[in-house]
Amino acid sequence: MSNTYETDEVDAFMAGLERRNSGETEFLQAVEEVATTILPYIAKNPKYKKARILERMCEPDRMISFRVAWEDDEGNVRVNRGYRVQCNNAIGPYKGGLRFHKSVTPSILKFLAFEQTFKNSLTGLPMGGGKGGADFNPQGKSDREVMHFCQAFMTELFRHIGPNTDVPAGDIGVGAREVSYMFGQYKRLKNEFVGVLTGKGLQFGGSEIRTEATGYGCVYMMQDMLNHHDMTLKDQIAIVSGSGNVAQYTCEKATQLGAKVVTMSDSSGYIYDKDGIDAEKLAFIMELKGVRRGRISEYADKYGVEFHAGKAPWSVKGDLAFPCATQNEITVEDAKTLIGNGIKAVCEGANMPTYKDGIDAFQHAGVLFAPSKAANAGGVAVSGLEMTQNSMRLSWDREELDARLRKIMTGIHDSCVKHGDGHPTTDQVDYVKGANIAGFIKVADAMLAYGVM
Ligand SMILES: NC(=O)C1=CN([C@@H]2O[C@H](COP(=O)(O)OP(=O)(O)OC[C@H]3O[C@@H](n4cnc5c(N)ncnc54)[C@H](OP(=O)(O)O)[C@@H]3O)[C@@H](O)[C@H]2O)C=CC1
Ligand SMILES: O=C(O)CCC(=O)C(=O)O
Repeated sequence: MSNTYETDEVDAFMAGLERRNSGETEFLQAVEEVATTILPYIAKNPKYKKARILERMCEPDRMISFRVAWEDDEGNVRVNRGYRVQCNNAIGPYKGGLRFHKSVTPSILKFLAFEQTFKNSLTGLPMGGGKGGADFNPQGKSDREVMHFCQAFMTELFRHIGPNTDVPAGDIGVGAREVSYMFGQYKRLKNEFVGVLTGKGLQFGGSEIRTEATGYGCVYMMQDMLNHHDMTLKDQIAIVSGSGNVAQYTCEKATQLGAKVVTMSDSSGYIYDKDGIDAEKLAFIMELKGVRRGRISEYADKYGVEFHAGKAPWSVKGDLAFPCATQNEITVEDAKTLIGNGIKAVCEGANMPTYKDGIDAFQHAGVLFAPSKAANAGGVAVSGLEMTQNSMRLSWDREELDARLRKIMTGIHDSCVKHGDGHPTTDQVDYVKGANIAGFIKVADAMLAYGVM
């Protein structure tokens, strides 16, 4: 399917980028999605073109790569590779999560850091974009092994970060346990108690609502998008992928607001529960994934529902889709299946879960589509609020933080509407274009103000 925005200029821009980033497919994919909508905007605003702002945004400020050597429970020495991509700090300290997963590569972290720069700008808070992680696989590791790895990882990373420099947080494979081990090691190495990581425990500088924020924010975005088009969440059937942090709190909030979530998944397959995953069943999943670190198929055994091994849930019929597992989990074929089954709206909880031709298919079919940099910005927004609370040395309560998160998500929705009016084929709000332009302007204007650097 051809993309209506595509121009020779996008092709020329991407050809240059491919020469410099050969084989980095995820990074190239993320940039292409942005370039397709930003280059026409830049053409109308030549100050950005002359200063080569987009070209500069596509080149990270720096990338750090380092050895992480640690000992497993049998006394074997293990070696992994750690990274931090500091993409852009035009509007604030680098900010973004750490991913521990066997699939981690420079391309994946560069795409995530690039996206993060736009996302953080969209929140309205003063945060630049960064991302990091390691090709460490936490699955099957003991607590002690995870602690040894996290301490070894921070023993190098600590010299590159700081509360006014770069503030990491969690992502896939990095939750409260890992953030705690890394914060403890930073504190030990620097002899400083500062807000250098977010997603910390509530006892040591963490923020209420941070754990829930990405999932809750994603549902708030869906709610705003539906309301803007005269629909609500009530009685809608929701298909959720993943069963980690983002998926769990997407399921919780969607259910609280009247939708029925019928699927969740992990890398081994998906469960389909036609009666819906209610609060009690979700509590089982939270314990299964967060404490016992088991497989989603145990849900099917316990509640007597279907488990589809090795498959994603996109063939299930539903009204709303929330991809919340990982990048590139919705292909164009999946998108067509969802469209054929009458899907009304897609809100991306994961980062870049939909291939570009899948996005095009949704938009051409008139399916409301909120891209990840807008839809999952609630997590980093509350991380930004955690930084604020740390700086002020106080803690806001849950109600205050949820209200602030709610307002930030509406602000993001409205920015998308403001800059995303009129998709060329359907004339409906183009949330992809809106998020890209709104996220771009603030960073680009700051870069212009600094001159060439
Ligand atoms: N945590 C946060 O605050 C934020 C997270 N995100 C994004 O949300 C997504 C999920 O993150 P989060 O919930 O924190 O991570 P978790 O580690 O808590 O959960 C990840 C989930 O995705 C599944 N998964 C991971 N890789 C694959 C794969 N290759 N195929 C199928 N399933 C997979 C995991 O299954 P299994 O258990 O089998 O590994 C697990 O269910 C990521 O894209 C992340 O970048 C975005 C914004 C903020
Ligand atoms: O809270 C943060 O800083 C990180 C969130 C994140 O990694 C993301 O938005 O993808």
